[in-house]
Amino acid sequence: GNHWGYSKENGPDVWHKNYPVALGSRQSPIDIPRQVSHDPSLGPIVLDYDHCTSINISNNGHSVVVNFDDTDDRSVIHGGPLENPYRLKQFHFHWGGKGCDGSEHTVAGNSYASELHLVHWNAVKYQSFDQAATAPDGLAVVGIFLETGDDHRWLHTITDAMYMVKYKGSVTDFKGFNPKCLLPSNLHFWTYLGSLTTPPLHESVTWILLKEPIVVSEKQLGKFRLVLFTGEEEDQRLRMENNFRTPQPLKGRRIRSSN
Ligand SMILES: NS(=O)(=O)c1ccc(C(=O)NCc2ccccc2F)cc1
Ligand SMILES: [Zn+2]
Repeated sequence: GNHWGYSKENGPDVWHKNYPVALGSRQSPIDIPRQVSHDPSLGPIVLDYDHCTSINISNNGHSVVVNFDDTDDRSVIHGGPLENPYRLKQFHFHWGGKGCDGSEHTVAGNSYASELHLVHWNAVKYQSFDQAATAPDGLAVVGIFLETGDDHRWLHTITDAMYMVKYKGSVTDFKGFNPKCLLPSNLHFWTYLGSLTTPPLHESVTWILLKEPIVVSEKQLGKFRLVLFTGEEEDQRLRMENNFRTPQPLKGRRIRSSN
């Protein structure tokens, strides 16, 4: 069937046909304006990933995803705007084409080359990710901007593994990776209530966007683009790039700044 994607005929502009919440009141991503209200009551965000357990890396036809064992609380985030700890389930990226930006959120109208999403769910209040994914306080996604410059010391472990998941539906072992190595030096953030940025676009995400980007090289980003949207058996070979949704209407939402 007409599965959703990022091309003209199945991309963000027509998602509302199958997912009417696309026109909802708390959709993501958004543009972060220059002036955001500073909320001194916002404590620091804490990422407790010390015993985190990556399982595999996969190509789901929309992005490259590193999946984690989320059967207990060994990798959680807490603090910031969160009232509970949220358990790490997966992380993935969104990126552009050669020489083009591909972040989802923008800052004062400016895009970054790519955006990393660390996806967590509220295992205190909900029994599963699927159940949490439909609850207004079910998910917390940490967004990290990627800008181009020098090589990132640890990103090569991910880009090397991307060779193994070139085709949609492929998955390969990816154990012992701790995403703490992908964090910028400081965890100052913006936070607002939003949604998944891909269908089903559930309005269940507390977004926590780190202000400081990490730096990766154009060469490393180029390896993202060797991945395909299409499966090995398909005659079409579509390069995976520009897998981002553009900013959505703020609709009166408040964005808070940590510091
Ligand atoms: N780009 S993002 O906003 O960070 C984002 C994060 C997770 C998903 C997801 O899990 N989708 C599948 C899914 C959705 C709902 C219930 C179960 C699922 F597996 C989609 C988008
Ligand atoms: Zn994402």
